[in-house]
Amino acid sequence: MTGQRPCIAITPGEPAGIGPELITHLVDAFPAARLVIVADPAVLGDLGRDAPLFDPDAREQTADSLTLWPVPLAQSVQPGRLDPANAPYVLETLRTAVEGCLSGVFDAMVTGPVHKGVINESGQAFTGHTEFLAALTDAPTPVMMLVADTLRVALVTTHLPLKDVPAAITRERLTAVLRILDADLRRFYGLRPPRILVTGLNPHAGEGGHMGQEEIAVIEPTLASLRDEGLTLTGPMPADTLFTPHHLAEADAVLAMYHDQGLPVLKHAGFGRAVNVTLGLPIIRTSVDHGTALDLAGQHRADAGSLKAAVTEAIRMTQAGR
Ligand SMILES: NC(=O)c1ccc[n+]([C@@H]2O[C@H](COP(=O)([O-])OP(=O)(O)OC[C@H]3O[C@@H](n4cnc5c(N)ncnc54)[C@H](O)[C@@H]3O)[C@@H](O)[C@H]2O)c1
Ligand SMILES: N[C@H](C(=O)O)[C@H](O)COP(=O)(O)O
Repeated sequence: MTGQRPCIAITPGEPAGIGPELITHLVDAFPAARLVIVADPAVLGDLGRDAPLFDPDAREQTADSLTLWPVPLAQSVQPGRLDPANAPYVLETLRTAVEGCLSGVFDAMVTGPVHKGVINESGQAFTGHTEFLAALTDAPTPVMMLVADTLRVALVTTHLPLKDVPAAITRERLTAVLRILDADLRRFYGLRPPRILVTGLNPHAGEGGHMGQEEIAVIEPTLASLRDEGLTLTGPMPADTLFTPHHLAEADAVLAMYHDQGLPVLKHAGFGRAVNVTLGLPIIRTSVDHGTALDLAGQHRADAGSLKAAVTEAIRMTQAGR
């Protein structure tokens, strides 16, 4: 921790989405932290005019709980209307926050929702924050984990087409992901040892090889060798019955093989208060559980529950991870 109160960078994300208006809900909400909004003040309404600028050199002295780090937009914004010209701005806010985390100016970063499609339309290949932040920080294996109350769901693969998932589930990848998950659950959640339930890939975890071979060829031998290292793993289990209360009661986290195997369950259970945490990075990063909600942008009706939960979790992680 760089100071008495943790200093948290917040990126509002896509300027035409709900991210900027959600930032207003953070005013006076976290007096025990210093929040630095990395954005063009123009997207923040009154807050953009009123909040003081962040001064990295005077950060220990400032009493302000919320300050701004200005990054200029390319084009003015109309809520709900995507403009690829502003995609470089969105990426620059992320770079600024990452650089600040790496240099020690910030203790953690919290990201608002970006629109992956419009960033790609701008000419920049982009699959998600998870992969982008990993590239910026030279992290070989970022691990996406969403948390809602006591349910924690991590993923072996993140943003890739479903047809590419089986080939991506290799012994090497599964080993790396499970080691990171085990280590970070110890470090940030105090779980010693964390009890992890691992799904199969195929229906009924392959039904003994009659419905797919990945469990027998990849998942079972990987779990066996990691158990020999001391990890507490159960699986591969059929994903449909793994997520039942009596199995979850015996677990600290679930590792699912792909995005839409694990996240629909998590979001059904906790949408609006869940937090997306990236493990395996040299920095602390949390995020909201929702997207840009262009249908709501500019109406000030969007729920800030997940953003507040993401800030709370980032602050907690700065203290747990010391
Ligand atoms: N953390 C992130 O950056 C992140 C997370 C998820 C999705 N996305 C991106 O967001 C874009 C839109 O995705 P989508 O339409 O699938 O999901 P979405 O979460 O934007 O919207 C899904 C539904 O939930 C509602 N909703 C979302 N957030 C809400 C809130 N805070 N309060 C009230 N209602 C809310 C929306 O109005 C919509 O009806 C995509 O480009 C996607 O990749 C980004
Ligand atoms: N997979 C996330 C979700 O469904 O909530 C979302 O796309 C954000 O991912 P990044 O944090 O990688 O942008």
